Amino acid sequence: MNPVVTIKDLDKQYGNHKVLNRLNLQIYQGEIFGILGMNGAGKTTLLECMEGLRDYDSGIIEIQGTIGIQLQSASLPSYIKGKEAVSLIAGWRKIGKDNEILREMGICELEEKIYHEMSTGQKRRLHLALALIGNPDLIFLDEPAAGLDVEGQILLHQQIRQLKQRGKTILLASHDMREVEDLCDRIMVLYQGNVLFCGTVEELSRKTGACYQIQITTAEGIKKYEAKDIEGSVLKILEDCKKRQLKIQDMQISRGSLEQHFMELMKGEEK
Ligand SMILES: Nc1ncnc2c1ncn2[C@@H]1O[C@H](COP(=O)(O)OP(=O)(O)OP(=O)(O)O)[C@@H](O)[C@H]1O
Repeated sequence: MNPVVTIKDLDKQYGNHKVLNRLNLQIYQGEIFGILGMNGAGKTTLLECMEGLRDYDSGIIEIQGTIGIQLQSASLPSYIKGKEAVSLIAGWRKIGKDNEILREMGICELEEKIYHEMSTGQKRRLHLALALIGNPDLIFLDEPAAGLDVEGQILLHQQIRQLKQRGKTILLASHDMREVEDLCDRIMVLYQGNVLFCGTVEELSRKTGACYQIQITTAEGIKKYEAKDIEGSVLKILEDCKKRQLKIQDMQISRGSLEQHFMELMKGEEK
């Protein structure tokens, strides 16, 4: 797999406050990569260093291909129309006009709409459309679904998945664990400027030693078990139910949520 982003020994401090500490990272083409961390962990600083918006003290950041950045809400003039925002960003990026992007994103109705009259969801979708002007290879999204209703989130997540299917690489910083768990192929957890973890959610669950949660529903009610392995534990539960002549109506096995694994990882650090 080709790395689209390679970061070596990245250091950044504000005054005496070290925010990124010899950070190393590789992000590969076509993956949705999530950056997680508590408030102040250094996520925005890292994103801005990668986007070229912030200087860093030492280290190397190599990016292959073109990038698209989702702007923050406050960054557009309040009386700009959707189509004017597209022309503005297309102009900055020196690619002429990109009249198609609002149609492709299914938001033609925003062409004539004034920015400050748009709903939060419409603004978010406009920002995603603006990030896609010029067909970039790597797309930076910072809290993309913040403030969206359920329908808006589902739509946005579908669009993010479609971008992945088109071979785009997506870098997403979010506090929404469900969003990160649903969308991301790999995640990185930042803690005080250090990479505490980098890998899949499954790998994180193994690192934190999470147990499987097995939930059985019978006519008697719901019973929950915790188990280190699936096969042996499920067999035992089935035998037990058979002995007690209980008919199983439903069985669910999970290894806990990303939120649980994240909190477990943080607990380990704060001890
Ligand atoms: N321009 C700045 N000058 C001085 N300190 C800064 C500056 N920007 C950020 N910081 C500090 O650097 C640390 C990391 O900030 P950063 O915004 O990168 O964290 P974050 O993980 O994105 O946080 P959040 O989840 O709250 O957005 C924080 O302690 C913050 O106060």
